Amino acid sequence: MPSLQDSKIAFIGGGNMASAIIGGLTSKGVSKSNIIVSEPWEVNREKLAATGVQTTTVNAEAGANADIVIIAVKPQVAKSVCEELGASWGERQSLPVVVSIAAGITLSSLEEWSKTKDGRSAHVVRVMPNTPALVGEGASGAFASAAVTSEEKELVNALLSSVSKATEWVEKEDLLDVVTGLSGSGPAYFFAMVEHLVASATALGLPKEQATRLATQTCLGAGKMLVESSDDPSQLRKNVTSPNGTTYAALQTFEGEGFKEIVDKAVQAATSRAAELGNVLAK
Ligand SMILES: NC(=O)C1=CN([C@@H]2O[C@H](COP(=O)(O)OP(=O)(O)OC[C@H]3O[C@@H](n4cnc5c(N)ncnc54)[C@H](OP(=O)(O)O)[C@@H]3O)[C@@H](O)[C@H]2O)C=CC1
Ligand SMILES: O=C(O)[C@@H]1CCC=N1
Repeated sequence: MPSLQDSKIAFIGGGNMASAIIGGLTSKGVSKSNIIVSEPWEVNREKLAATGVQTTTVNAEAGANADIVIIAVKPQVAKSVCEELGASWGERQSLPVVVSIAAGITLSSLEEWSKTKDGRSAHVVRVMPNTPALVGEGASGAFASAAVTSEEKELVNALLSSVSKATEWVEKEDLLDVVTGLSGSGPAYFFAMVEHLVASATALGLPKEQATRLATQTCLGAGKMLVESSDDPSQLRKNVTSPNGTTYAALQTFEGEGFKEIVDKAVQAATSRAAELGNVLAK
């Protein structure tokens, strides 16, 4: 099994998430000549080609010599691309490790769809990364099928660790749907929060540019404290909250409007949608 630096890595689909992972990998010194992306949309393909990675429109070509094949298409397209790849691997003696980032799509579907004509299944790892991978600050969950060897798992772990600060191997495949509802979709929750904060402060008279800089830095600063402080989030919250002060007034408003219930419902909705995608699109 080659090391990550020596591995040939193919991305099937070159959209938002693939671009984020590729950006993270190349900034960590993975050679661009070892990365190939298959992407039908010319605009995306040209953007990727401009970064120095190889591109193609033919999935089978991308997957032909790869050690790792990353399925980075929408869940609805996963079946057709896996079937295309499996059909093209008839001549290959050893199959690549397949890493799927498609939300919800189960290992059993992925294994079945990517079977070669002579009935061999690729070893598949399901991963749920997130877009902060682009800046080397990703959070990823992963679950490997029973067939995946410890060397293959190490290789995937090295790939994820190069773009993620937190890589969590979950104990049961279903938990990846929860990871999706937490950290896969999570960056959007924080972006939405910043959008709302900026809109609120702007409505109260602060210029939008100043509000954006203050809200953005507050998000980054709070995130850094969460990572670096030995205190847990509730203690960090208490440290900001003076008795009957301004923060207390805001947090009381959140609580009165059902903040906890809203977060619960949102994470549940994302988790259920991931499971639903897996069921609806199952083999
Ligand atoms: N975005 C995120 O934050 C995260 C996404 N994911 C998962 O990653 C996957 C990709 O999501 P995302 O990057 O956002 O989606 P995008 O739509 O940005 O990227 C998917 C790309 O795949 C291309 N594509 C479509 N059909 C094929 C095909 N047959 N062969 C090769 N490429 C094809 C699309 O081209 P075209 O536009 O022309 O159709 C598109 O450029 C999804 O399954 C999602 O669940 C996981 C974690 C986080
Ligand atoms: O919204 C989605 O379905 C994908 C999966 C996690 C983040 N984006």
